[in-house]
Amino acid sequence: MRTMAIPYPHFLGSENSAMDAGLLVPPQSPSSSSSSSLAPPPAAALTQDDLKRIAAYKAVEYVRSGMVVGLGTGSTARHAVDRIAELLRRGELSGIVGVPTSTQTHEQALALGIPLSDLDSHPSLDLAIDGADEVDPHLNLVKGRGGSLLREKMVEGACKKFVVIVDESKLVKYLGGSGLAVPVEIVPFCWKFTADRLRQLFEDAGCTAKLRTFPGTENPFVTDNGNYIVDLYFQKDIGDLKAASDAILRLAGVVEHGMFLDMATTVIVAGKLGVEVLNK
Ligand SMILES: O=C(CO)[C@H](O)[C@H](O)COP(=O)(O)O
Repeated sequence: MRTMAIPYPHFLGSENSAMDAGLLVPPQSPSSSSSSSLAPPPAAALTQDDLKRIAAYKAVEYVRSGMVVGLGTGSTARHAVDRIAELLRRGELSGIVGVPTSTQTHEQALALGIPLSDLDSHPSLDLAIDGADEVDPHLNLVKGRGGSLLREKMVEGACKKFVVIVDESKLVKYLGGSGLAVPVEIVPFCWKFTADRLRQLFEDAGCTAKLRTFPGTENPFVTDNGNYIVDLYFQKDIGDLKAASDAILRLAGVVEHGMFLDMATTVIVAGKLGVEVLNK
C-alpha cells in the first residue's frame, strides 16, 4: 500500500523532533521566539545524508518502550541507532533491548549505552530497522553492500515488523536494476569455483561475478562470520527472484545472498519533497 508523500516539515509530528532531525532551524534571537518563525531549509539544501537521517528518525517513531529491536547496519541505520540512544537518554524510551546485525553496529550501540542481546536469548523480535541498497515496487530488497547480509537476514527474519529506511535513490524497477551488485556470502574455500558457479547460473542475464576486496587492495573482504562476498552484476532483469534465490542457495559453498524477498513490512522513503511510507 502506497501513501502520499508527507511534505516537510510535517512528517515528524512535532517541531522538537523536526529540529532534532536538523530539518528546522531554531530561532536565532530571543526576539524571534515564536514557533511560526521556524523554517525548513529549502528542499534542494537537503543532502543524501539528511534524507537518510529523516527516514531513520521516522522509523524510530515505531519503537515503543520495552521492545526488542533489531539494529541494522550502514550509514542510514546508524542514524536510527543514534536516535534510539538519544530517546533512551532523554527518558522518552525505556526498557529497549537491541539486537545488532553486525560487529560495527554492536560497537556503536554499546558505546551509546543501548542494552544489547542476541537471537539466542531473544529469538523473536518486535521490530527491526535497517537500510537497503535497492527496493523494488513489491518491497523486495537488495542488502549487503556493507557486508552484513547474513546477520541482517537472520535478525530481520526473526522480527514481527521490519521497517526499511532509504533515501529515494534506492528505489528501483527491478532488483539489480541500479547497476549495484547483488552480494552473495560464500565460504573462502575454493571461492573462485563458487564465484564461477554463481556466474554460470545467471549467464542469460549477462552476469559477472566479482570477489569483494577491501577498498584499494587485492585482499578479500572478510565478513563478520569469516566468509567472503561475491558481488553479482547483471546486465538484464534477473526475472523470477524466488527461482534465483533458490538456485543460489542450492550451491554448496554459498552461505546466504543479499536478496531479501517478502521480508520488509514497511519501507520509509525520504525524498527531496517529503517522506513516503510504503506498507506491505
Ligand atoms: O545492507 C546493508 C549492510 O549490509 C546496508 O543496510 C545497506 O548497504 C544500506 O547501506 P546505507 O544505509 O549505508 O546506504
